[in-house]
Amino acid sequence: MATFKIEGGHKLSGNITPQGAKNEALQVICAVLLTADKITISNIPNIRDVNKLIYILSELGVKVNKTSDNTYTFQADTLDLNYLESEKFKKEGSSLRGSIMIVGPLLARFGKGYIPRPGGDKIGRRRLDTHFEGFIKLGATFRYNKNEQFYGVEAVKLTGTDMLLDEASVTGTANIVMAAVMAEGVTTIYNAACEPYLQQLCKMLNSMGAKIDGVGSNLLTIKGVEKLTGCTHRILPDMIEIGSLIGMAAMTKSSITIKDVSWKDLGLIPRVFQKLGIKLERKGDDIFIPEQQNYEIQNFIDGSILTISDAPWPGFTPDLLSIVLVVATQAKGSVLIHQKMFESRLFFVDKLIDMGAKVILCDPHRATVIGMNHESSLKATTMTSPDIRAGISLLIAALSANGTSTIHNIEQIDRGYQNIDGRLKAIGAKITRI
Ligand SMILES: CC(=O)N[C@H]1[C@@H](OP(=O)(O)OP(=O)(O)OC[C@H]2O[C@@H](n3ccc(=O)[nH]c3=O)[C@H](O)[C@@H]2O)O[C@H](CO)[C@@H](O)[C@@H]1O
Ligand SMILES: C=C(OP(=O)(O)O)C(=O)O
Repeated sequence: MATFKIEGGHKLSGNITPQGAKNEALQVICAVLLTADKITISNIPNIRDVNKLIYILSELGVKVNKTSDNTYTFQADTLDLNYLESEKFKKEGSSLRGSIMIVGPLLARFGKGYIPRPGGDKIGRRRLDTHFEGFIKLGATFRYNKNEQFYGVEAVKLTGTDMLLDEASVTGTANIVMAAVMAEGVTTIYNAACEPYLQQLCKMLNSMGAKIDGVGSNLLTIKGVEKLTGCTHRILPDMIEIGSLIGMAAMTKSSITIKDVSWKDLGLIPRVFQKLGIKLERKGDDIFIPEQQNYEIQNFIDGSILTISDAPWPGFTPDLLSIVLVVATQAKGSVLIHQKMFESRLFFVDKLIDMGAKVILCDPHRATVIGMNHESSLKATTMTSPDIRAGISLLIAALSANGTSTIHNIEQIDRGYQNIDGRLKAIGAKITRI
C-alpha cells in the first residue's frame, strides 16, 4: 500500500494539461477486439486500470505496441480464446470494472465472451443485469457460475432487435453496442447512456465501418455490418480530472489554467462549479481559474438551498459529486449533495468531519455541507483512500489543510489519475510518495 504525504496550504499556479479520459479509454480499447486490422489510439492515459486492461488484451493475444508516450497500436488478428477460461484470467479480469467490456466485442466476433465478476470501486451495488439482458435479447445464451462468480454468453449468431434498457448503464450500453454492430439486421437501443465516452466509442466504431445513428442521444439505431476494419482514434481529455482540478484550484485559492479541455464535451460540469461561486473563464479551449479569496454558493431562484445531484448524461456525472462536496466545505453558504446512483460513496465525509469540515451525512445518499468560507482551515490528518473519487477529494482537502496530512492506499487514486503527484508538484503542490 503506497502513501502520499501532503504539506497543505501552498498555492498552485501555472498550466496543467488533463490526461486522456479513463472511462473512454476502457471502452475504446475493448473495441479493438472487433477487427483483425490494426487500430491506433492516442491520448491513452498511463493509469493503473488502463494498463491492466491493456495487459489483459495482450494475454488474450492482441499485439500491442506503444508507439509514443500515450499512443498505442493494437491488432487482434490471432487471439487465444482459451485464456478466457484460464485461472489467470479469472484473477486478472476481476481486478477492474472496465474489463467487462471485452464481452460484447468477443461475442460479436467469436460467438462467445466470458468474464469474472469485475472489480472497480466498492461504492455500492454494481449490477451487470443490463449488459446480459442486452446480449440475451440479441440471441445469446447466458450462464453464471455463482461459486466462481463467472459470467458467460454464447451465440451462433446475433440478430438485431429493439431493446429498452432497464437503466442507462454506461458500460452496459457500450457492451451492447459493441455486440450489436455486427449482428444481422437492425438493433435499436432506447434508454441508452450517452456520456461523451459513448459518443466517442460510437464515432470510433463508425470510422471502423459500423452504422450507428443517434450518437449523443438515448436512442441508438445500429445497422449490422459484416465486418469492421482498422482506424485511428483520439481519446478526449478526462472531464472528471478537469472537474477535480477546478475544485483543487478553488480550495487552495490558486490561479491555474487547465489546457485543451474540449469545452464542448464538458456538459454541465463548468456550470455546477460556477453554482458553487467558483469563477471560470473560457480562453480558447482552456479553462482559466483566477485566484479567489472566497466563493459563494448560489441559492435556487426561490431562495431555497441549492441541491447538486447526479443523473445519467447530460445530467451531472456522479464521479464528480465527492469533489463538489469537498469544495463546498470552504464555500460561503450551504448545499445539499445528493448522490442518487451509488449507496456507499459518501461515507468518506467522516474524514472531512475529522478535519473540521461542517458536513451532516443525512443518509447514505445525501450530505448537507455548511461552507466555512475559508474562515477556518481544515486540519491535517491521516486517512485512507476508500475509492478513486473520495481519494482525490481527500487529496484536495489535504492540499488546502493546515499542516501535513497522510493518505494511505493511494493505489485507488492511481487507478484514474496519471502521475498525479508529479503533475501537481510541477504547479506548486508539496506531495511526497512513500
Ligand atoms: C468504467 C466506467 O465507465 N465506470 C463508470 C460507469 O460505471 P458503470 O457502467 O459500472 O455504471 P452504470 O452506468 O452501469 O451504473 C452505475 C450505478 O448507477 C445506477 N444507475 C444507473 C443508471 C441510471 O439511470 N440510474 C441508476 O441508478 C446503477 O444501478 C448502478 O448502480 O458509469 C458510472 C455512472 O456514470 C460511473 O460512476 C463510472 O465511473
Ligand atoms: C467509479 C469509477 O470507476 P470504476 O467504474 O472503474 O470503478 C470512477 O471512475 O469514478
